[in-house]
Amino acid sequence: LLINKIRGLPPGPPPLPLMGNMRSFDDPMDHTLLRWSKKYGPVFTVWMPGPTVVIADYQILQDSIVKQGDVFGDKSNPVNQMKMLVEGEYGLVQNANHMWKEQRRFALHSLKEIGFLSTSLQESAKSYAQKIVAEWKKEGAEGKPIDVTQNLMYGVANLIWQLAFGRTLNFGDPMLNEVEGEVYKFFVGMAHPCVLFLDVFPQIEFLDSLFGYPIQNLKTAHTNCMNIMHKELDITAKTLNYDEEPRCYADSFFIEIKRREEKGEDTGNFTRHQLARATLDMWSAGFDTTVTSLKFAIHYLMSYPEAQRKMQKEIDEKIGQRQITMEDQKILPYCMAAIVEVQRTANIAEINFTRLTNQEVVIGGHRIPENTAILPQFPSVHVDPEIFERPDYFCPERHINDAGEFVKDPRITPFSMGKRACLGEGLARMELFIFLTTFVQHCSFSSPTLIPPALKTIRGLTRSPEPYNVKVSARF
Ligand code: HEM
Repeated sequence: LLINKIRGLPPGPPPLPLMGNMRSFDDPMDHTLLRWSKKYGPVFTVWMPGPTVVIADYQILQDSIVKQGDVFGDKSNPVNQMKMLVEGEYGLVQNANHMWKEQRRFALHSLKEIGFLSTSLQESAKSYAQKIVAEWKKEGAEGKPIDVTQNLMYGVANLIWQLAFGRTLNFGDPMLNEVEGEVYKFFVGMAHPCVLFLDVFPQIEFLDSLFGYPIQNLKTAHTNCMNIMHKELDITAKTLNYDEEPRCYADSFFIEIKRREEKGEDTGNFTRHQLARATLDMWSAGFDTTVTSLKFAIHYLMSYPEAQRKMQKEIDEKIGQRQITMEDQKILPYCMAAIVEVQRTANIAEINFTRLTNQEVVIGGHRIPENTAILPQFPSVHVDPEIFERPDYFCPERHINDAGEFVKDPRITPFSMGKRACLGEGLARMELFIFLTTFVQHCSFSSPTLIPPALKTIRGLTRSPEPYNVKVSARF
């Protein structure tokens, strides 16, 4: 196509003026992008509405995003939009390119120090798993079908709170619902057409009232979220002892600010505002993703009873009724396989975040200019029938070898790859393992109807299952 050729970009579907290819996504985005990759090649250009080079091939992703990681560390952010809606490019997910390295290095170091797998977080995960199971046993007594969402949300929310602020809340603390509500409003608001075009046509802001104030509403939701974060940071700061080990991310950050001040160093990006945004990002990136993955998992358990029985058999034989710990991953290969298969089949991120090249680079034989938006589209690899036979079919056995061992498939990368891969992977893996194994250890999940309901999905911040009910029966 001429326009791509002139820009020195790989071919791709023909874009429309202004809209680019945005109206051409006619099935889930991971599937559309896979279809285009088969037609135009594994490296192709999509206009969304600006040109973006998509990589939808496992090997090329490895050769570029992983092996040449430094070229792909920057994010391609909607700068105008962020300035207007969220006071600029702060936080951990879409931080400004000049600050990501420092902030990411600090976050990685600090999360390691707090210990994603620290006994305290793991102990909390175990006790929340027990608490959730106890709630379900009550709610679902006498075979009453229940919606599992609310209790999953409390468990996941509490763990993020502990990681960010070092505080445990009451299981159903109303503040958790408040944060969830505000963040949800924010993400729903982001899909408003006015907001989508804000980056290209900032003047749209002046027409806000004509469209029912979508921009103002977003700003309010963001301010409300930030106010909650600041209130929590005040509480953390009051009980922080600078001479002790940090209890949480906020502690580490406050300690770093003090260290810089004492040494007379520039505090630079280590500001209270940046900290509040980073804690908000832990929620935005870590809450919905984990809850949604767990909701998919329980839908699969209900729909594939044989897989559920195999998980239970493995747990009954190797663990019995004692509490499951992360150490047990080694002796539960079928459960490990089931969790990987949940993440592959659910594919909650239909489309990944875009990066920005910081120099000219060759990707899959195409010479790509500096400052080009790049989409490391690993989700399309997960649904490629040339790699995974009948990709929509949930089949943990794909990941088990003849000796009954779990075999990790490097082509499954739900936490992405390279320098901007998920920062919360350790916590997320811990939650998925402890929660799911504890759930099937204690309960059996079955369909309220003879034929399990079809898995229909809705698109929000992530792809998630439509609300569904499930029968939960206690195993002991
Ligand atoms: C099952 C759960 C989760 C999944 C599937 C998931 C997946 C992802 C993906 C695909 C990305 C984008 C990577 C890219 O841009 O290429 C990401 C980024 C991120 N995730 Fe997660 N995530 C999960 C849970 C969490 C949790 C629990 C936290 C933290 C508490 C978290 C924090 C982050 C952060 C801060 C980023 C931005 C990293 C950066 O841009 O440098 N995530 N995650």
